[in-house]
Amino acid sequence: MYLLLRNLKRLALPSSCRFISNYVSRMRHLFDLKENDEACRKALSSGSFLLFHSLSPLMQKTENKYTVPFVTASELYRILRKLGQKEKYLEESVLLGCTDSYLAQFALDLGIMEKAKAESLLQGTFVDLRKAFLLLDGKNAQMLSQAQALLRWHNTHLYCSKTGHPMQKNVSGSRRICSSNGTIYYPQMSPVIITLVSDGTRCLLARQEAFPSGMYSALAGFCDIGETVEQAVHREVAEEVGLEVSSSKYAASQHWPFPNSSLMIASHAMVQPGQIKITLNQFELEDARWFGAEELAEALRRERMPSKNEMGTIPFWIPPPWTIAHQLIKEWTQQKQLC
Ligand SMILES: NC(=O)C1=CN([C@@H]2O[C@H](COP(=O)(O)OP(=O)(O)OC[C@H]3O[C@@H](n4cnc5c(N)ncnc54)[C@H](O)[C@@H]3O)[C@@H](O)[C@H]2O)C=CC1
Ligand SMILES: [Mg+2]
Repeated sequence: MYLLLRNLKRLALPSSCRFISNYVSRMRHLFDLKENDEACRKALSSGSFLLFHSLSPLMQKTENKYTVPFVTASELYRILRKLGQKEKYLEESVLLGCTDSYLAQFALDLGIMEKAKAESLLQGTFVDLRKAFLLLDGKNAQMLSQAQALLRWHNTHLYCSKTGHPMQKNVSGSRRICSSNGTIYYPQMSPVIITLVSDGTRCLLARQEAFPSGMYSALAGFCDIGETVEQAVHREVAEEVGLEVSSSKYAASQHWPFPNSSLMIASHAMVQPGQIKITLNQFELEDARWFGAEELAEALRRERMPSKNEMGTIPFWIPPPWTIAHQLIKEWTQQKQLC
């Protein structure tokens, strides 16, 4: 509470501001931690940590389910000592957020330490995020997505691209600064469109070769420099399935950690009347098909990725409920069933 009052004072809230919600005061607290190295250093010593090893998050597996543990600062100090590291290593962490009670949450990569020893001390396993991502629940997936993206950005921006000199991160990890000329770099993400194309009665889902067996999703693609989101939707649909979109409507957005750090911008799109013949771009996609509302309603009812049937094949399934692709499919199906 002391910390909160001190921070609110620093932010000079107007005296007319008698009441501020927990959300607003948390966001002000986080702003202070991002900007103020000393405040963030203090928060490190009482914070909680998501741990990674070479960008693979620490997980504990129980009955086919992954849980993602937060480790307290005191526990982490103990483990760092056992791994032969100084407490100062904690400052390699990046700030993720804070809990309702203002406990700061960080992510730290232990990649320079011995992996097997760290796993044994932490009683968990460092798992490739790509393999575990679709098995996570929404809250854990979102946190790991943010944490891995930030850690990766720092890991790949050690030197200034202008001067070639080393860069230092501020304590929270909200930026890096060139040690030679002071240029500031901020973490970046790529805008990606994801769109559910409909012809009015059915909608189009596709799969890439790299998708897990049987999974189909909405069309997605990176925005080109200079494009609007609407232009990217038109171009990607034309490029990938050879159809022309007549209109698109924004639905929602979601951070996505692959291949680096993407902001998925989701929309519903309609094709020009009568344009239903799919011409597949085989460089990008393995298959694309039109699906009806009933088939999608059945896929939405499945709780997790199905196992092989009697024929030895995995039936059609869609990404899990917390993904933006699932949300688009659910919205479209519900709207069709109401018609
Ligand atoms: N949430 C979901 O259900 C889905 C998410 N996605 C995600 O959407 C993103 C984009 O989808 P794709 O079909 O792969 O994109 P895409 O259709 O634009 O094709 C990928 C190609 O675009 C090029 N490219 C252009 N800008 C790029 C950049 N900034 N980073 C990497 N490659 C770039 C590369 O040549 C790459 O091979 C991926 O990160 C993928 O993980 C894709 C499908 C479903
Ligand atoms: Mg694509």
